[in-house]
Amino acid sequence: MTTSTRGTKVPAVLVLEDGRIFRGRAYGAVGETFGEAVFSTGMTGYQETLTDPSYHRQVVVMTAPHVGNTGINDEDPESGRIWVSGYVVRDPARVPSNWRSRRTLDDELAAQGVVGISGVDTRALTRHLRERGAMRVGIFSGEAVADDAALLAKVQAAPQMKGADLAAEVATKEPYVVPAIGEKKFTVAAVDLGIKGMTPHRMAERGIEVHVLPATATAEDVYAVNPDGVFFSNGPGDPATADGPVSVMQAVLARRTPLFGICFGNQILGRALGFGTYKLKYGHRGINQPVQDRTTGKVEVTAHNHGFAVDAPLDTVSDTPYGRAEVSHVCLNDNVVEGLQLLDQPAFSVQYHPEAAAGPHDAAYLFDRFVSLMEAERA
Ligand SMILES: NC(=O)CC[C@H](N)C(=O)O
Repeated sequence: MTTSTRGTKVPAVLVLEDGRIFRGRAYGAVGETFGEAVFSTGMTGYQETLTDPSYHRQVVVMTAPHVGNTGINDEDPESGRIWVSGYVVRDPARVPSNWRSRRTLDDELAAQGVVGISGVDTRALTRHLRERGAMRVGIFSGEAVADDAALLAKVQAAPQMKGADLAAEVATKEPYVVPAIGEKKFTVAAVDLGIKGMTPHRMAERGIEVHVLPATATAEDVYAVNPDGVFFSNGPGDPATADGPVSVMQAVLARRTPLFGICFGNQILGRALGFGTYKLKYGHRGINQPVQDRTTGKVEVTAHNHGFAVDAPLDTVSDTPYGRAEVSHVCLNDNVVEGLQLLDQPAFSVQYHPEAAAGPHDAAYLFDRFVSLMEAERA
């Protein structure tokens, strides 16, 4: 039996690894938790955020001041559970209101054992993270509260995000198939590094039968499903650790099979081509990030969740072992690489989320681009 902290006054404290402290009230489960403190600027879509496996080991600070207004429904989750390791809000909804709502966000966090804190000045916290960069954090409530120095020592002993190899912790252990909706046109092998439910769905809507494979899938596993195309998903952790998926992708590139990657998948394509990856100061998280598709010049408003990025030259075509490659998409806020494409074979990827269930849907055309690559290959 879980209890809601809604309306109660259990004190909670948020401790950043640089010693900055915010005090508030327990929200969701009471206890302690650790992770990397990051902020998300989405005004809506908190269910999709909470259940995105890429948020594993991250404590998400919501910049929207009122969270929980539409409660929790059974349709919007991106996976079978909440993955954020902690949740920080300013004012939780006192009474959720939506025709689909089944329970409160507070109760859902508590039921899933996710420790959160409310009543925090999330503007001040976000400005701090923008100044100093994403960093480790702990949230403590109930019996976990101790003197500040002891809590800080615990935060400083928690694992870092840099160097974290997390995909296998969140990905499916067993392969499964998402059937095409309507007539089946293509088969895609999707390497699950933390895939969101909407991604195979967006493919299924386009007549693709998606074979979702575990993060540890080998090139033989990928080709065993006789794919028309191969997909590498989003996922948590530092792409510098993803040597296994990088070598599987290199095998796919060597066979020139149509290839598409999203987010972690983009970072893996970057590495497969010989580019580096690096940790951003505070990352991109939210559903209002402007990206330019340099192949068309069009600007799209997009959903992001990434703390790392590919280090590739923006204005020159690069020679790689798999032919020429270029940066296809760039973030207009900070010129971070948001997409890569090969010029001599059918492979591309984006750093952001065309599947974005909470919207915006400007980037949905990328799934059509993947379909066109598979059609061209077949013709
Ligand atoms: N959503 C993702 O796939 C994130 C990729 C990677 N873990 C990052 O933080 O950059």
